[in-house]
Amino acid sequence: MQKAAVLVAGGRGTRMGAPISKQYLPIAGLPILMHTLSVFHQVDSAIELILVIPKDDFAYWNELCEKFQFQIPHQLVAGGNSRFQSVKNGISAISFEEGLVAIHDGVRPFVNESVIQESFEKAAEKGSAVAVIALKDSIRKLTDDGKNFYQERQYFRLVQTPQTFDLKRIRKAFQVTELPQFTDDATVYEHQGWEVTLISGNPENIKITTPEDMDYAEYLAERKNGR
Ligand SMILES: Nc1ccn([C@@H]2O[C@H](COP(=O)(O)OP(=O)(O)OP(=O)(O)O)[C@@H](O)[C@H]2O)c(=O)n1
Ligand SMILES: C[C@](O)(CO)[C@H](O)COP(=O)(O)O
Repeated sequence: MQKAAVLVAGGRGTRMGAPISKQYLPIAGLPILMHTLSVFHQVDSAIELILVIPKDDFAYWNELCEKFQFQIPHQLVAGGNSRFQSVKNGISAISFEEGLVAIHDGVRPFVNESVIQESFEKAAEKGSAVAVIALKDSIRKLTDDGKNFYQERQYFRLVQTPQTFDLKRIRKAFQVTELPQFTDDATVYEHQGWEVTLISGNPENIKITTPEDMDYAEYLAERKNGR
């Protein structure tokens, strides 16, 4: 079965507050996106890699690729005004019609190869595979009138990426008007009435978002390199 991965990195990283968008910041000396592309390439060099970044950044990215002698083949696609639009652009650019696509945040460079592998296997069987992890903390639900209530945390999961799908289905699912609940791809798929299958993610697979995440990311990269 043919496989693609769409790495979305069309955002501006405002919460990071860095002088350059967070997806280009270095971890262990290498831009974040190069780490993420490398993990997918290592899982299977036949995976078609689509990298979605803002159109204005194409020249900058090409300079980075030259500077770091980055050789992993990938296609650049222009991002949109929201993650939903960026994913839509990315899945439209895949060169084949039938197969699987893993949609992944470009700023999650610490995804385990085994999670990616399992996501493709489960999506081949079930149509979808979404990486999640259990909560370690207790949680409370807030209400509009200022109250808060206990929640049974065993019924909740934190959602990560990759979110891997049958390509035909997810392309169809994205042919809808964007809704506020579409904070990820599983919600878009589910909107069609299709059941989302969950798989276990890895806890280190953080979405690099704020400056303190960069310190943890350096630690994780050191730990990985020292393995
Ligand atoms: N228009 C957008 C917005 C977000 N993303 C991507 O979606 C992922 C998750 O989004 P987030 O972490 O919120 O990234 P940013 O939007 O860049 O961050 P911020 O909200 O702090 O500006 C990131 O890889 C981001 O680049 C995207 O492809 N296109
Ligand atoms: C897709 C995602 O990373 C799953 O946890 C998350 O929903 C992205 O949210 P953001 O607000 O776009 O960072």
